[in-house]
Amino acid sequence: MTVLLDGKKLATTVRSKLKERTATLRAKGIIPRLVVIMVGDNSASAVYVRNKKRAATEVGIEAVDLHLPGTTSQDELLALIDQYNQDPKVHGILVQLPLPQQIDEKVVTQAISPLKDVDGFHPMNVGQLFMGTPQAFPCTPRGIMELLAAYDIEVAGKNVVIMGRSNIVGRPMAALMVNHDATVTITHSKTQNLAAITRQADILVVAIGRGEFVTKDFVKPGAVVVDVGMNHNAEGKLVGDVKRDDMLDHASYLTPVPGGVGPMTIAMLMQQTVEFAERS
Ligand SMILES: Nc1nc(=O)c2c([nH]1)NC[C@@H]1CN(c3ccc(C(=O)N[C@@H](CCC(=O)O)C(=O)O)cc3)C=[N+]21
Ligand SMILES: [Mg+2]
Repeated sequence: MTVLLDGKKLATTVRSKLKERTATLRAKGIIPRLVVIMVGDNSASAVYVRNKKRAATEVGIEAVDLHLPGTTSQDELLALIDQYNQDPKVHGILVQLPLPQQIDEKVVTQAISPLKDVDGFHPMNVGQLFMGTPQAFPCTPRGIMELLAAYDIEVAGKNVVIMGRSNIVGRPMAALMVNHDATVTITHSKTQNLAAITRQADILVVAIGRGEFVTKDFVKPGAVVVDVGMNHNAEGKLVGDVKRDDMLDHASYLTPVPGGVGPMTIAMLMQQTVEFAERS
């Protein structure tokens, strides 16, 4: 029997705990405040922005949503970021990725104060994470760690294979797993004998952005499978990077899509905003 890791349910628990912390902050006159900046129109991004807004309101975080036109220049965006960097009433700043082509994501990521970097994408925070002294966590990898912990899935000493080397998921996931004493392998599009490597995994984290790519052949029986993918298949249905039906009665645990990793990402974004407000 394969157990589905219920991220939707755990996210609800996380949010209810955060509600108490924001109440304590508010009693001290501190309103946790998160600024979310979206540039241009991206239907996928709009869904995330909406979900974030709803979660923030529920937990007592004030979310300031800024929707800038797709023609916004890099300098305009940087000026806005600087304004919020300096505003003591703002505890978290998130610039929704991807950005339009006239804006350099690297420049923007570095412009956000590391102290307000709720995504954990600033090179300073990435460096601290890799050195084992994290000051901020990338939300998706952190959400995955919380989900595994909630189901008492041990990572120490385990073979963890991560498919994908993105700055948002794969690389920081590897760092977090190493910090928790896992033995980590990162695979990517140039990896040879891919399935032979992924079949070594006790825990397989898949973040490659290819719908239903991971079949039974890639997974050792009894492995834990974490699916970070969000893709639309030919029928327009939301599917992960993992072929779900192949995993049932094959994997020991599986994160569903939707309802697995996604809701945890948002819950961790809220948690980090509260943590930053508590530090202020
Ligand atoms: N600066 C930045 N930080 C991000 O964290 C970031 C980003 N840019 N750009 C886009 C990606 C993607 N992302 C998601 C978060 C939650 C869900 C989510 O809530 N998913 C739900 C609902 C899915 C649905 O209803 O369609 C689920 O999986 O159950 C999805 C995707 C954050 N991202
Ligand atoms: Mg999910």
